[in-house]
Amino acid sequence: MTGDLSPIDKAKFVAAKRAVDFVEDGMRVGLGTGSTAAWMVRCLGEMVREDGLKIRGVPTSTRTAALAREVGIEVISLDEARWLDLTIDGADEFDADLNLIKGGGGALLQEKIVATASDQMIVIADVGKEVESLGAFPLPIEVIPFGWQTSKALVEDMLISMDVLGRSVTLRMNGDSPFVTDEGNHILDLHLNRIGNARQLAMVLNQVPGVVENGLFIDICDIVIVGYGDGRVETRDINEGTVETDRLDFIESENLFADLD
Ligand SMILES: O=C[C@H](O)[C@H](O)[C@H](O)COP(=O)(O)O
Repeated sequence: MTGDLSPIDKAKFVAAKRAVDFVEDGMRVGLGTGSTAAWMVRCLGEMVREDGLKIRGVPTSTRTAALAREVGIEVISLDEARWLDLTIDGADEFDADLNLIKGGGGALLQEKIVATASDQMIVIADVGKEVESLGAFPLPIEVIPFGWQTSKALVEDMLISMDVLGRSVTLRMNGDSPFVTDEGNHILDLHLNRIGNARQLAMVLNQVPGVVENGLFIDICDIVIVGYGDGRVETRDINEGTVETDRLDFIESENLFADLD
């Protein structure tokens, strides 16, 4: 079955597989959203079912919650957990300082709250997500539906005043209708090309009325696990300044791959 996976999916899988080594019995674990995080949830589910791993998971979206339950992970809310030992999530881009763009799947708000409420955040990504400077991937911001066009205009003015390159701002659509997040909000995608001062932009964006949160994750991620299509994985720890290289096999498991086409 794994022979059918594309090199990018293999890269995502090995990053996820390596990340679950950090999960220990008794942990409260933040479960990210997206295709890479879904591999991690499947791997954790297998450990719960087959090795008796005892964890409680706090999902960052309704779709991750559904998958976690399906694979046998006990799901609790963030309010029940209060604080988490570890969050594992994907990213749309990461730079050398492990700052991130997230929200390509529209889950940035819950993802940022959950990651910030964790002792440690590990990002899992295929090597294609690594960038020198954040911004080629459109930066998502979550806005409330009330007056979203006003919020969009205010964001555009703000980008002009900050002299941020690119500047086109689009409402994310789901077919003919605006995309709606789990919190009932909309997403504006900022096509900036290059962000420059991401820390400043992250702070300023959240000052715009109607903006709930932005997809810049600054100083939140501790470790990035980078997967390659040939099975190599690099674990880069920003606090320790270490890089560990490993190679994982693509493990044939009916349970892990059963729900894939
Ligand atoms: O809103 C979605 C999340 O931020 C995802 O973690 C991010 O978009 C990466 O997704 P994927 O692993 O599917 O590339």
